Amino acid sequence: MQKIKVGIVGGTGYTGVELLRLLAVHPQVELVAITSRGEAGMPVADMFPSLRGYVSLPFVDPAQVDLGQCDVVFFATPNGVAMQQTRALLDKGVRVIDLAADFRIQDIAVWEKWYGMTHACPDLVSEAVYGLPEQNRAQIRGARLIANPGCYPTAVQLGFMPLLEAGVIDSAYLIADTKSGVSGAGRKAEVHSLFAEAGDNFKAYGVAGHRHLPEISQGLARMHGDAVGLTFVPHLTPLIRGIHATLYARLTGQVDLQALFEARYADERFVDVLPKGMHPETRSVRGSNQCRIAVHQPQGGDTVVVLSVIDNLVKGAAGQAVQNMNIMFDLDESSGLNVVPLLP
Ligand SMILES: NC(=O)C1=CN([C@@H]2O[C@H](COP(=O)(O)OP(=O)(O)OC[C@H]3O[C@@H](n4cnc5c(N)ncnc54)[C@H](OP(=O)(O)O)[C@@H]3O)[C@@H](O)[C@H]2O)C=CC1
Ligand SMILES: CC(=O)N[C@@H](CCC(=O)OP(=O)(O)O)C(=O)O
Repeated sequence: MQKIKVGIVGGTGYTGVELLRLLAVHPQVELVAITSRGEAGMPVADMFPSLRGYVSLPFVDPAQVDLGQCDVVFFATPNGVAMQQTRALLDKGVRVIDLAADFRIQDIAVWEKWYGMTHACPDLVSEAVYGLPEQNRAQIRGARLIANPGCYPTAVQLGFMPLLEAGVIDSAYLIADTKSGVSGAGRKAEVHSLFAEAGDNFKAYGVAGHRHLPEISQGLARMHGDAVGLTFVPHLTPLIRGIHATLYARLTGQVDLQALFEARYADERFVDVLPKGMHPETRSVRGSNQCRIAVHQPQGGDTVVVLSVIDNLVKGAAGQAVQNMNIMFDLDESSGLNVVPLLP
């Protein structure tokens, strides 16, 4: 079988280098172009010595490279970049997976409000498939354009999905209390990401409103079949990788929660429902595409608590993007993703 020719726009960022880590050893992939505006000409492995022996290409200038030679292009770029280039790539028969949010929200006015820019190609948003395989596998298979979910949205949606699909909770009052490692903010220099600011510190942010709120609400509404009421509070923790979501909802009847979750995810390679009573740790998924979930009903009351952990750079970004590529190209869904999490 001919290898899939892959291009990556934004190869110097954290999700870009995570894509490289996974794709460099993917048996059905040939990397053909990795872009950087500032580092064009520099061998990728000079910037990232972890890739020495795995990636021999130099970075290329995104303004100069012909991405039309690729079968699929990943955009690991800030919001607003992919939407400028996607139409031209699709017209050339290139499939696109955007790790940013350009195609995630179907209501363009909502997207423009939260992202503070005018959308360059609203018509393509309705074509884009939201790349949460556990929800949308069939549509991903035929897609030309994938909106890869955000990191918090992945952890939160996978945690609430069995409950909303089964209709066993009060959908008007959902709470997602989430914590992220600092790599979630990307590799760009920012004061709040400095070691002396983020280390030995812990804080909430975006309580009044975070741009992942409309994305999560849209996804949960699809599962429920109607709008949901959600309070979403992100926190920054002194981790490098990892998201821990603690989700709360009110049960509306008697249900065997453990059996419900186990049945919903029985065939999902990348969602692991832990045995009753366990508490997932972020380090149990570090470096892997796994989401680990535990469901609790404290004191047998009517509140359900779901604990959901992912690695923000893998299941929350690059790994899920590779999972989507595998589905789009009819490969084994776990190809290139059979990575055991890293301990300690
Ligand atoms: N970090 C995370 O955990 C997650 C991130 N995401 C999303 O993925 C995307 C990438 O995130 P992340 O890797 O963290 O970001 P980084 O800030 O670490 O990297 C951004 C990359 O984009 C490139 N870039 C910036 N502007 C442009 C441009 N105008 N044209 C072409 N390339 C550009 C940069 O390369 P250079 O300057 O060298 O050209 C760099 O490689 C973002 O949209 C982010 O929201 C999604 C889920 C999780
Ligand atoms: C810790 C941290 O700063 N996290 C980022 C979200 C991660 C991200 O990159 O957002 P997308 O998934 O939408 O691409 C934030 O809160 O803005």
